Amino acid sequence: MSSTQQRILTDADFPPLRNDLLLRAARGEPTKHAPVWVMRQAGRYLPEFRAMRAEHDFFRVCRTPELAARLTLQPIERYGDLLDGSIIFSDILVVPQALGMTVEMVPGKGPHFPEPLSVPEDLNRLAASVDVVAELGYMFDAITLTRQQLDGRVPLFGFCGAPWTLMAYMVEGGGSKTFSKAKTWLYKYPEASAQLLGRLTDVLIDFLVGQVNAGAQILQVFDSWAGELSPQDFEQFSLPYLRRIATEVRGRLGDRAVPMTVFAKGAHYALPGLAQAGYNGISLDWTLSPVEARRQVAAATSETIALQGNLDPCVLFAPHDVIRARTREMVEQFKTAGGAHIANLGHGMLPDHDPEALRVFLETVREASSKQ
Ligand SMILES: Cc1c2[nH]c(c1CCC(=O)O)Cc1[nH]c(c(CCC(=O)O)c1C)Cc1[nH]c(c(CCC(=O)O)c1C)Cc1[nH]c(c(CCC(=O)O)c1C)C2
Repeated sequence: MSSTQQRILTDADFPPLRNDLLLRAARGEPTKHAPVWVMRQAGRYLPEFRAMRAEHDFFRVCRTPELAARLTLQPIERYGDLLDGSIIFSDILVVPQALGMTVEMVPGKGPHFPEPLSVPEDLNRLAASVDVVAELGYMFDAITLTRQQLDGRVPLFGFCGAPWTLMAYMVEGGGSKTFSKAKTWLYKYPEASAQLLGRLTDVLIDFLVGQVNAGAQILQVFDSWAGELSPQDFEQFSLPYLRRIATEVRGRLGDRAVPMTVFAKGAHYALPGLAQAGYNGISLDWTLSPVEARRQVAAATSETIALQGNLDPCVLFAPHDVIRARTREMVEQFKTAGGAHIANLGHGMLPDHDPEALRVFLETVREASSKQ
């Protein structure tokens, strides 16, 4: 497979990191307070984000490193040192695009694939191999530029969607309430499904390695639709691919490997398997108790695993005193659970959140997790 060469950047190519709490917690080391970032922290709840999006198409922003960097930095600028991490502005659906599929972002509706995969023969429409530098180099450039502009304030996450979640979009043609088309594939075409999942995995491994080569300091794999699968189907159609991603990305990077976290939303049954899948951190949604999660993870592996999460994003719609109380409780639960904690919501910010509610969450995490 021929691929365009990518320059490999190392820490020496960037300003020194001044806040490494996130990286330390992800490696399971103790930190003076729980580092905090939130999924979708660069998003529509921010007026400065909406102003920018009003002028530019979603995927145009993803493909323009200067614009992606500007959006990534918006929450860092607004909340200052209350945030301990940033995540590159992009989307998980850039990978189906790199495989040759058309994806549009329909305002107010979300992603739309005009020609989804409907039968196994449609796999022939996908590129036989993907040169990630040629197809997704714009994201690598966005990462490099953003890390320069972050100027060492906080580490930068790279990310990708998990194979099952990407397959779900590629077959459904967008979001779905039941995922019946994607699940029908699993049951009706298990071999074609395995082929698709395997091909996605190959591309995702190259993609994540490329993101680290470009300057990403930590990686997260989003399996947003894991909770749609039964434990048995997760075991067959998601976990093996998640495991391959962690193992091969780490293997390919060698001594340049970075911490990796995984978010399998809704898949509470999957914790023991995820704990053995090779990730440094596991992100929890709000349906899981931190204490029970830690117990299951500790029973499944002797590896050090950070837990991330997990306040219900809807708590941010509550009065500020309720946000404070619920956030304190969350922090206390993770303290009781023991081990490293990266504070976060249990899923992303919602478009109608008030940015001040997020500030209350961030301030409370800092205050509650600093207390000994
Ligand atoms: C990590 C990330 C994602 N999207 C965006 C980011 C970067 C910004 C950040 O997190 O701060 C920008 C990102 N991506 C999108 C938006 C909003 C759209 C806009 O501005 O028009 C933003 C800020 C568009 C998008 N993209 C997607 C949806 C969901 C649709 C559905 O319900 O099926 C939507 C609405 C797919 C998507 N995209 C992503 C996921 C995994 C995380 C999750 O579960 O939330 C998923 C499932 C990941």
